Amino acid sequence: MTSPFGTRLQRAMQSRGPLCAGLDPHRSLVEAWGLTYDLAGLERFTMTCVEAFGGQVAVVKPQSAFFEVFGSRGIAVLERALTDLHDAGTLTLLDAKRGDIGSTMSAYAEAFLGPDAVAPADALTVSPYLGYESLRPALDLADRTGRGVFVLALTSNPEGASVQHAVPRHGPGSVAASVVEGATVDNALARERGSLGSVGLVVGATVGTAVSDLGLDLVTAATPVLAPGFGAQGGTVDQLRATFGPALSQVLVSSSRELLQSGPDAGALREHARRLAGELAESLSA
Ligand SMILES: O=c1ccn([C@@H]2O[C@H](COP(=O)(O)O)[C@@H](O)[C@H]2O)c(=O)[nH]1
Repeated sequence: MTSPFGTRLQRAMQSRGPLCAGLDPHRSLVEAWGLTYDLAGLERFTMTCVEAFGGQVAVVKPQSAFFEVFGSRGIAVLERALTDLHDAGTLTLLDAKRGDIGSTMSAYAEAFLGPDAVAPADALTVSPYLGYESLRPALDLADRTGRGVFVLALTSNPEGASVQHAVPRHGPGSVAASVVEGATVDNALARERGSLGSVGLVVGATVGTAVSDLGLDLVTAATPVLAPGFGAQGGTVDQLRATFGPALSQVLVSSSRELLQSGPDAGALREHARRLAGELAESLSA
């Protein structure tokens, strides 16, 4: 039986550093790599990333949108990347931000987190903005299959605050605080065992003082924290340190565009990822 996702992630972060390499085949990047923006270019870009990052970094996060652009043949490229990365011993986090009413969420859960998932990632990003409990089918299935989810809490984009910082009339805290509370309850068992849970949270590297302003206790939540927004969106190491404080050891830093600019040479990409993972490990340690 495979270990829970949270345990596998914690091990991977300890041995390879807290870097999540984003696999985002933007048109501008594909063309900057000297490739044509078509299915062949997508495939070449993706397989170069697999070669560069497979077995090297803790996690690779393909952004589903860039594969969906090319329809079913783009999805086939994504599926191959997920399988090859798994075979190379790297965890995968599919960034598809799924969220729907519970009955539909069950189908999303089967598709991405089930034993026969067509896009078999180790973890999936999910959106709780139909209510945290609407995610229950995904939370339960991930638990059964040893997979994980990352729930959007405080996203890295400036528009997120208008929803996530809001304090509902009936609630004691902000919308984001209720998401953290849900993850805290779901990770209780892992916390008792002293490991990270398999229900992660997404908190952007760009959110400034929001974690403390909103009273979010990420340490008690025992959640892995995915921090996108580093690099291209302006997030820095100093900001990560200030934002996450006592929860720094739980933070997995995501970089897509900034890292991918080192292509198209797989060796140069791998070296950039190796260097960045080392710098992050050093500067995020207490
Ligand atoms: O709050 C969020 C959640 C997800 N993302 C995704 O992460 C990458 C960021 O890419 P960069 O090039 O490093 O800016 C991208 O796939 C986003 O969809 C996010 O940015 N913020």
